[in-house]
Amino acid sequence: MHIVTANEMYEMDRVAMEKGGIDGRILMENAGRSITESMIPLLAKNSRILILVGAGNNGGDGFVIGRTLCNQRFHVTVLQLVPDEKIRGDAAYHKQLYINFGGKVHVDDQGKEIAAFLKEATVVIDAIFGIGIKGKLRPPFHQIIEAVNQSNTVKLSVDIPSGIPADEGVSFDTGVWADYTFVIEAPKMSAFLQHTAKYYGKWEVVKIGLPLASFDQVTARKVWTEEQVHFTLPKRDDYSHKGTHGKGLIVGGSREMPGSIAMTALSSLRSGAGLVSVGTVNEVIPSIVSHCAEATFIPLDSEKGVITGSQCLDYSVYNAIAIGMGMGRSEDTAELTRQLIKEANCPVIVDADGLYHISDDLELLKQREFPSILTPHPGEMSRLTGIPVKEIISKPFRIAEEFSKTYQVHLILKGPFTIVTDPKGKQWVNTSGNAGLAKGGSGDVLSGILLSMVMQPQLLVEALANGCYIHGKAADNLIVNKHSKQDLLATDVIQGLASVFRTFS
Ligand SMILES: NC(=O)C1=CN([C@@H]2O[C@H](COP(=O)(O)OP(=O)(O)OC[C@H]3O[C@@H](n4cnc5c(N)ncnc54)[C@H](O)[C@@H]3O)[C@@H](O)[C@H]2O)[C@@H](O)CC1
Ligand SMILES: Nc1ncnc2c1ncn2[C@@H]1O[C@H](COP(=O)(O)OP(=O)(O)O)[C@@H](O)[C@H]1O
Ligand SMILES: [K+]
Repeated sequence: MHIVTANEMYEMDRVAMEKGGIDGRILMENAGRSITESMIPLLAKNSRILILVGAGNNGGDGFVIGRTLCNQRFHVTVLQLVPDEKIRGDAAYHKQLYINFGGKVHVDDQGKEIAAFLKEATVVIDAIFGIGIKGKLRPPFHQIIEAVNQSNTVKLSVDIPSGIPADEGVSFDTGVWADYTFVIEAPKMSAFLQHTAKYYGKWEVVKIGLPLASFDQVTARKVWTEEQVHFTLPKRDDYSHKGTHGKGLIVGGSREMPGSIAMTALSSLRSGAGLVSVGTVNEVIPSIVSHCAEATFIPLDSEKGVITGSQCLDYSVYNAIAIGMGMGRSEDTAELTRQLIKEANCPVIVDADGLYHISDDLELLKQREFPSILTPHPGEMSRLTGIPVKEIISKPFRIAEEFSKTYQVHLILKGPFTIVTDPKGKQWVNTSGNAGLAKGGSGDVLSGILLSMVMQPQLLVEALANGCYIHGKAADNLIVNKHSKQDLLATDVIQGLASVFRTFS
């Protein structure tokens, strides 16, 4: 499933119309009819449906929905929120069809009657603005949207909740808090931004007949779906041996933070790694063994419970390495991180304190011949880039793309919608996971899963996207009947991996 910006969506419409020869009025008909079909299960025969129509093509979709619902004997009122002369082109054509079929249009371009109409309605179909909204809301739209939000109605938005921009990095006044959004052809970026996604309510994609093959030319951004996990996650070969599934090294841990590296080791083993070695300070090894008897250990030189400077480690025997979890932020651990990044001739995952250390030495990443995988949350991304957290949250796609291309890394920008970006800037968004993961330790578990995934026979980006999916899905399964978002712990997520792997094996 592709994710589009407004311009990419307009480009798709252009391709469909100019190259495909399909008329815009047909696309609007398809949009309105498909949306109506998807909406009908949410409507009752006695629903009092108010369709709010704005000036653009989103309003045009509203007229098609109005005609289609009237034709099926639903009780529909259309309230046009702009003067007649503003309804033009394809929207005007469909307004006329709606009228020809016996529909009535009420005009309220001052927002004076909206309250009275809302009072009579049980369902609002929001066709005020689509992806064409620009700048601050002109009066009286702020007040109209607020009135809709305060009304005691079910709110169904067409394509996008009105007022919400399609793109990242765009500020907005207010938007319709939709219960459901019927997204036309492809979800817009704002459905995956934490400050705008909540306006969508539940959403689904409706198809209107755009040429699907053209999406790949228009956008390099996709949702990583469960179907793709089914398709790409390697099945375990009946004749495999431990070497087949990779030998991973995990470097990190300290006297004060022995737990994180234990979780990384255990989650890696629970995700299918053949062998896992842990390079850490001697004194924390017994505590890790108590959680994870299957791991082997490389005691590293340490001082006051922290790993000291460069170590004689033979990186060549590993298929992948993860560094940084619970390692601490001393100059010594910084030196070890730099050394490992320079010398390791296999994929390296850098997390937590490892990210802290390399933020001043990012140029090192460009020199690596083997993949570098960085797994920052927005705070860590802010340190890596010098960009404030607020800006990272507001436009994560662009910032992740620029960073990955500049430093030639695979970036996993974590959050409610984790974005995996490859060095060419292609992106995949993971939508599994829930706020039960918003706890210390969740990232350590993810690193372990990723370490294991990277060593299995699948493309690197697939391994990373699958790892993010599995991590989130384990948490989702766990809150269905065993845990809640409140009590879920990172160690529970490791236990929950079984439920996910069993589904896919
Ligand atoms: N071929 C197409 O282009 C299709 C488009 N479709 C629909 O068309 C929508 C996009 O249509 P448009 O490009 O006309 O955009 P909109 O429907 O979002 O309308 C934009 C109009 O809203 C008004 N407006 C914009 N910003 C405003 C502000 N800040 N305050 C007050 N008024 C403002 C302006 O009059 C502007 O022309 C999509 O979201 C989708 O619903 C569908 O009909 C399918 C086919
Ligand atoms: N609200 C949320 N919804 C879904 N996933 C979340 C949410 N909050 C956190 N996560 C996931 O949990 C993990 C947290 O990682 P991180 O912040 O590095 O944790 P820590 O460093 O404490 O182990 C990431 O994979 C992130 O995507
Ligand atoms: K809308």
